[in-house]
Amino acid sequence: MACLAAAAVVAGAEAAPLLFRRRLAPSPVAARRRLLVSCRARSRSLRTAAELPRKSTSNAKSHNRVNMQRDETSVSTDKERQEKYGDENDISNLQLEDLIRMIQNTEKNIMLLNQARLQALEHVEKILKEKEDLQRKIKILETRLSETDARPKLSAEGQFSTEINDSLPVLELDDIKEENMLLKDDIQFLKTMLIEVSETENSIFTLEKERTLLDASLRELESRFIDAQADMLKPGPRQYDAWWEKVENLGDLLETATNKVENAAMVLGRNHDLEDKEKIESVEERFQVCNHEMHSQIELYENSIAEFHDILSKLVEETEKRSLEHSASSMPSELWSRISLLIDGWLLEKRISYNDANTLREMVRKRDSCLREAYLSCRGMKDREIVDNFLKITLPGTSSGLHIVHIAAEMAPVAKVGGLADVISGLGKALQKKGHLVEIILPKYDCMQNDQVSNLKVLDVVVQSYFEGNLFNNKIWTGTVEAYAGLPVYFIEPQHPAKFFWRAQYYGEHDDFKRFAYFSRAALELLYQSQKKIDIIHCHDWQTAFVAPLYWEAYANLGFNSARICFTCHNFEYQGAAPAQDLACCGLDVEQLDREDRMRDNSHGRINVVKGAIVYSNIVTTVSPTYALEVRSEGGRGLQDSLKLHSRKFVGILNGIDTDTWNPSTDRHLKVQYNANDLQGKAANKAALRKQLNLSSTNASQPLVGCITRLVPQKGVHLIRHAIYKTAELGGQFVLLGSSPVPHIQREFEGIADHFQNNNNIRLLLKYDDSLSHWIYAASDMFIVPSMFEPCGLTQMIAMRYGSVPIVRKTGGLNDSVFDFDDETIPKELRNGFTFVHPDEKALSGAMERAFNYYNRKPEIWKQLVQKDMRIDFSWASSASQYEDIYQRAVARARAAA
Ligand SMILES: Nc1ncnc2c1ncn2[C@@H]1O[C@H](COP(=O)(O)OP(=O)(O)O)[C@@H](O)[C@H]1O
Repeated sequence: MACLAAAAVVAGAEAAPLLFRRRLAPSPVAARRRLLVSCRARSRSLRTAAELPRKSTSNAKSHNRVNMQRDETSVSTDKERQEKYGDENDISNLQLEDLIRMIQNTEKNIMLLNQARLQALEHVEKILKEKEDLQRKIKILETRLSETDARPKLSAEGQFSTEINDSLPVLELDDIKEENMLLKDDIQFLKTMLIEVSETENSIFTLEKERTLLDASLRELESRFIDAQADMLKPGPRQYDAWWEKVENLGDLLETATNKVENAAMVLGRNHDLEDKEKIESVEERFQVCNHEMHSQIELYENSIAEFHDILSKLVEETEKRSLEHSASSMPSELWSRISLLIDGWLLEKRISYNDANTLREMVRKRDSCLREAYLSCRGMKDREIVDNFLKITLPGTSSGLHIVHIAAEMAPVAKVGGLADVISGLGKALQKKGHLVEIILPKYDCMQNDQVSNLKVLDVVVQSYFEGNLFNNKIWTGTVEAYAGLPVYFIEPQHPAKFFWRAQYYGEHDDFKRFAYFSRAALELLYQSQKKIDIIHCHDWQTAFVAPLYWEAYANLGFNSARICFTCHNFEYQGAAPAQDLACCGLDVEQLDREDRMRDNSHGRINVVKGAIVYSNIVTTVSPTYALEVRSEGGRGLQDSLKLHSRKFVGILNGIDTDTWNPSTDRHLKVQYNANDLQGKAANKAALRKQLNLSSTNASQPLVGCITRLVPQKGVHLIRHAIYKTAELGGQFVLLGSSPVPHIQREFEGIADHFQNNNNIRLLLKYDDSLSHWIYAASDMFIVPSMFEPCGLTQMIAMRYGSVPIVRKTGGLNDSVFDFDDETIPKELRNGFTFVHPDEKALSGAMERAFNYYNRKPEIWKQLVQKDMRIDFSWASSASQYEDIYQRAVARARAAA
């Protein structure tokens, strides 16, 4: 029996290596490569699953349990994403949830692995014991077999027969047969044992498979983390470092564990070759050591996973918190504007109460994330449902942001005549960016650029306003101006027979006084009826100066008095003077107001609306500090005494420019975009403009002088004319873009344009063309602003942003923004252009000659000047802060008084 058992073990030893050769990796490197490949494949399949949920579900069926769990997670994540967020920006949240689920799955898998490993160990122990027994039996059997073999041989030779007969018990044939039967049984038994051995091998194989999957899970986690890292809201770099360190540790640990398992399996395989007990014992010992090591590695792995889990939870918490903040604040401002307009519309249409409207407005101001969610979830809902949805989330709250309403006659790019339009949009956008709720009210001009307004729609409401003893209906339109971060705008369309804003032009009508008196009244009526709790009503120039006296004389008494009035005069040349009785048209009490200390003009005995605004406003501003000084004397055009009297509330704040609209590196109007570091594009724009305007291109470095302006006396038209001739004399090229509301000036310039029609160095374009203006700023080397007076002036700032060096007269805002390159009394870093003081041709010529000189003779210095100019910060940031400051002080004073 022992001999047969031994033979069976030998047979098993031959079969076993084949089995192991098939499943064991030939080397750790190859094994690692195989793992990586399978890992990548799985990662790819998972990603595909997230994108194609159906496909992944069907694929998942053919995979094992771990696979299934992960694929289901992907599918549900995808669904959740669509349901909860509808927005790819929030994917990071879902990936983290995903990761947590995967960690949990991985932990389950580790438990399974442990169980399988324990089972395998039990099997191995059992097998080893049985092996020992078997070996013992084999030895006995071998001895007996050799004895059995020896006996017939001896009998056949006739030798020792007596000896055998005498010394050994005589074995009958039947006994041998019986012995053989027993041996057969033993062989059968050994075969069963061998089957068990092979089953053990299989279970180790399964174990290894589980481990491979575990490894793949970890790789998957790593790849998910890489994705998550890209999408998540940038938690602190230190957090990520710690996190990655953990992942790397886990990877290493798993790799070590993998090697141990492989070694153990290999050793187990080899033991089939071992015949003596010593070897088996040493194998067993090594197996125990490996097993122990593997156990401790798995423990470490589990601890690391737990730690990793903790870090993840914290990360998730923080990310959720940040994601809420971020997602609310990151919603484009045009969407907030739309919400704001919705609320106002509902209130005017009496679909929500005043209190609810105010609460919602407060939430808009605070960029409340609940409101954002409510708005985003409204897609496809009916109006009533949307209102309900919004009302559900009304919560009490406070905000430090202000509700600011600008009432103006212009706004870029919808209704632009000059700088006023740029200021309304630029300042509005900057204030909105600072967290204030900003709205604009404009007349609905027939000639305005409707295509610049998004979602332009008429509200289902009619606002009535007073005019000349009657009430007139007004249609109220709403829309947002995307070019300026979605500023919300109201457009008032009077239903008045005089068709005030259906004149195919903005200004210049015989009844301008009445047109804008009507508009100012209707704008206040709109605010009053929408029951807004406004902090600041900001009116601009004489066209909306009526608002100040109207507010305090007519509306404050009605309880509409929460706001403080800010009036900005962009140009004291235009004051809205008229016969006193004209003031009555908008409901103002002429008797009350036609007084020296109120609205009577200081010199002509007429009524003066700018003076009224100075008297009645809480804050009065103008558009540069130098101009604020100038208007306190001659520049005030008769209002200097009023300004002096009200000097405590009067301040000059330099305008900014909208640096998104005026940005050579992104400007869509340019042929080639460029920046201060790369001026090639500027040269390309110059070449293209020359070609377009049929100007000479023979000398690429021939300087090009630009001028973009309203052609009015204020702008120094005689000096502009002189600059044209002077440029020709200096060997440069000149491009003028401008038009004039003054007929004789327009005619004069038409004559000059004709004169130079065939000249290949001078071109006059007598029109308004916004797109062309961008191109000229970019193409020109120098820019002329020879104004007689200039409240602020934007063109010199825009020119510098586009690398065109300004040549300006030292007045008003030009004096606050351009500093002479040769003036040694000015710090060098501030010197950015060429200035002249006297408003005459000689002074202008001097400044031009100096500029040409630098350009022609010192190209390196010129280039540095161009680059310096392009880098100056003319954004609204600082000016808007100054406005914010004076608004807040006025509001604080009002609250204190209340
Ligand atoms: N003919 C024109 N075509 C296009 N834009 C013009 C034209 N004339 C003036 N502008 C633009 O109008 C604005 C002028 O602002 P500013 O310098 O403050 O002068 P003002 O407001 O006195 O007209 C600038 O944005 C300038 O580019």
